[in-house]
Amino acid sequence: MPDNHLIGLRRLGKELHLRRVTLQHGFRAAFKGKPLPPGRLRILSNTALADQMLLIKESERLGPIFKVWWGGKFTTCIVGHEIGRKFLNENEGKTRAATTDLSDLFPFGFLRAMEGDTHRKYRRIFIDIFKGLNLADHDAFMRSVVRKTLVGLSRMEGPLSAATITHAFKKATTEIQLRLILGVKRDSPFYEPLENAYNEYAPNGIFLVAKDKHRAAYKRLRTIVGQVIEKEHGEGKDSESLLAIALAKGDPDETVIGNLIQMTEASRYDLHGLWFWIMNMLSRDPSILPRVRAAAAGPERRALARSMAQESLRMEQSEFIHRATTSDIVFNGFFFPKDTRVRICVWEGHRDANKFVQPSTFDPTRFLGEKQSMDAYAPFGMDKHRCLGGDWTIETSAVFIEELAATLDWEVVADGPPVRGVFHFEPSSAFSARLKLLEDA
Ligand code: HEM
Repeated sequence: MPDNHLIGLRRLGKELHLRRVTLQHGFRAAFKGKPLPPGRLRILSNTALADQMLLIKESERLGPIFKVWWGGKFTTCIVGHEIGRKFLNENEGKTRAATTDLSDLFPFGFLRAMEGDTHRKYRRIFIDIFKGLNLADHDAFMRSVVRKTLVGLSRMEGPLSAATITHAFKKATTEIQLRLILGVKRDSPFYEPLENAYNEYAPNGIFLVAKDKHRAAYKRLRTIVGQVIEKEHGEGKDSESLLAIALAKGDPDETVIGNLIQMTEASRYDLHGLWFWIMNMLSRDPSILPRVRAAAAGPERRALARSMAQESLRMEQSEFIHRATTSDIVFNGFFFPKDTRVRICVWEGHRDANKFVQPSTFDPTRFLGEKQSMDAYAPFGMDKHRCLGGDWTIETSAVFIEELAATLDWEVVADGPPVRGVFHFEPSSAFSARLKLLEDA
């Protein structure tokens, strides 16, 4: 059968499925006596999906709660942090985090997906472990990794592509996270095997569904981490890392070790993506990096660099919080059917002109004054699943920004509009820049 007939048939199949879902939930809503949120379920074209403003436009047309067909699922969108938080708090027992299920890799899976008492127990354990690590003690180490990376990039020939830059950033965040989470230094014999095993486990960010190949790669990772525990953490050889702290507190179970392994992957990926966004955004306003250079080294410069990391996260990278409904819910007069998706639209909330003056302008100074309330700013989540690595993200990114300012000048050769990646919008893959090492770097 010709390809376009097959595509046509598949599309028809999807349309019919969509109509069935619409009717089915429509009947249930009528039975409950509450309407479904407004909005039409339809397959969104690639052009529609490429529009970063799509859900803002829908919320302007339909109100803060509306439905869409998103990622093959009936999805209720909520735009606005206050109402999003209200939804999460009021419906805690009726939703669960919609994220990758890793429970057949290690018991209970990733903290982010846990619920109830299990989540409370492990979250407490991890809060305690995180408290034991003072990031300031690792400032010089992080700085040296970033500097090495930037100097290496500046020595490469010609304009550098987005792929080259992000590859180097990922190597840097891998080195930092392997050291700070698992206690594995660059000169350890386990470093390369671990890096390779991570690249097999999740070459392009965490997978959506665990398959046999992921289970096999996880087993390899777990074996190496077992050797690391035996050879590098024995007899107090390791200095600080989350794993060393967990070991010092007692005998960490498989869930704790599995979570540390997973956290290393998730965070090296998220951080390197954020750093590329930061570089991309700083490229748009040449007045910003000179401000970092001019600030007095120490607390003043760090405060400025932190504000740039925070503003970058307001503008990009943090996009949504996903939940799946585990019961029927009525919220703000609308019916949210069981087994559907809810998307708290974080990116859209961060573009709210009532909360941020000129919300589409990159302006780090908005983070230099009072602390932003969670009703306005929530890149790290807004409920019991709030990110444990929020400060970690801001601090490592501030080091990255300070080092960018101290090391490089660059000229953008090509750029384009942001593109929708697997997890969120990314800077254009056409981005390329000519990097120059500063004379006094
Ligand atoms: C760009 C950087 C990052 C962003 C935007 C980010 C964002 C988030 C968000 C939005 C959540 C909440 C998810 C939900 O409510 O469903 C979360 C949870 C989490 N994050 Fe991050 N994160 C980042 C980096 C990190 C880092 C560096 C670490 C660790 C070193 C980390 C560890 C965690 C953990 C353990 C959770 C689960 C907490 C729980 O469920 O109790 N994250 N993150």
